[in-house]
Amino acid sequence: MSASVAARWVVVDIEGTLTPTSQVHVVLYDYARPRLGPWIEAHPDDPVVRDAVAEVRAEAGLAPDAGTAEVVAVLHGWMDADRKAAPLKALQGLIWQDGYARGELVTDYFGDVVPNLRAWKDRGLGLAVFSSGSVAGQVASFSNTTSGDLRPLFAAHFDTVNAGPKRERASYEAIAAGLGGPRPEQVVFLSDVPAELDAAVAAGWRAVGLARAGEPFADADFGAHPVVGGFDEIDIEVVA
Ligand SMILES: CSCCC(=O)C(=O)COP(=O)(O)O
Ligand SMILES: [Mg+2]
Repeated sequence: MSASVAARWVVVDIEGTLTPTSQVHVVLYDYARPRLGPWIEAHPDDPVVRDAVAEVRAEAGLAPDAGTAEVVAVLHGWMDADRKAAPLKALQGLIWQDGYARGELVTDYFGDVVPNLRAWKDRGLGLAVFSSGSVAGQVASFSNTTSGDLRPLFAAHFDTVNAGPKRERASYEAIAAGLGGPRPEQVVFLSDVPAELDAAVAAGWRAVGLARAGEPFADADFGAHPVVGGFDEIDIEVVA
């Protein structure tokens, strides 16, 4: 499997593309799970926490004054179902930010990821991230990795709040605008989820599917999208 594309920007998904899914579903979710309740209780005046809790209550049909235990039960249910709801992602992001700052969390990437990201950046490509994880959580996750602090690699971060849902064309149009308005065909999106690639292509982007061995989407139907097993198989011609 291989893919050749011409691009100015490379936008990457995280889970299943940069990191094993287990890094998110086991390491990060397990870190957040027991800390959600204490974090909510300890930060009642943080507007991010207050808004997120209010959104959880509204979205789950809880009473407006439902207590922390009820809110946390909803959040745990969403995590069990891997429902990437914005208020959950906002709260997880705060907790992960703290965990990375304490050195209790370290991100580990697939072996082909960091060398290729560095090479693409060195060759003049712009790198950006589009993930369901909140921007705060994303940035924190690049700050403490087994390859060091990778934050300088990325020019921009997008999530479902500042861009929109990952399976909708408009989100990719918003990201292109946020990148300064490159021609859409000069942006390539790398993701393991075919529906996300469909949305990127609908916005005029190039897209390459990641069918990584052992990952949930390894045997998915990627339709007409070029598919690779890792970043070493992607050849990018840099366009001006
Ligand atoms: C520290 S970023 C965590 C990523 C995350 O929470 C997540 O749900 C990953 O989803 P993605 O859209 O990157 O597949
Ligand atoms: Mg993914």
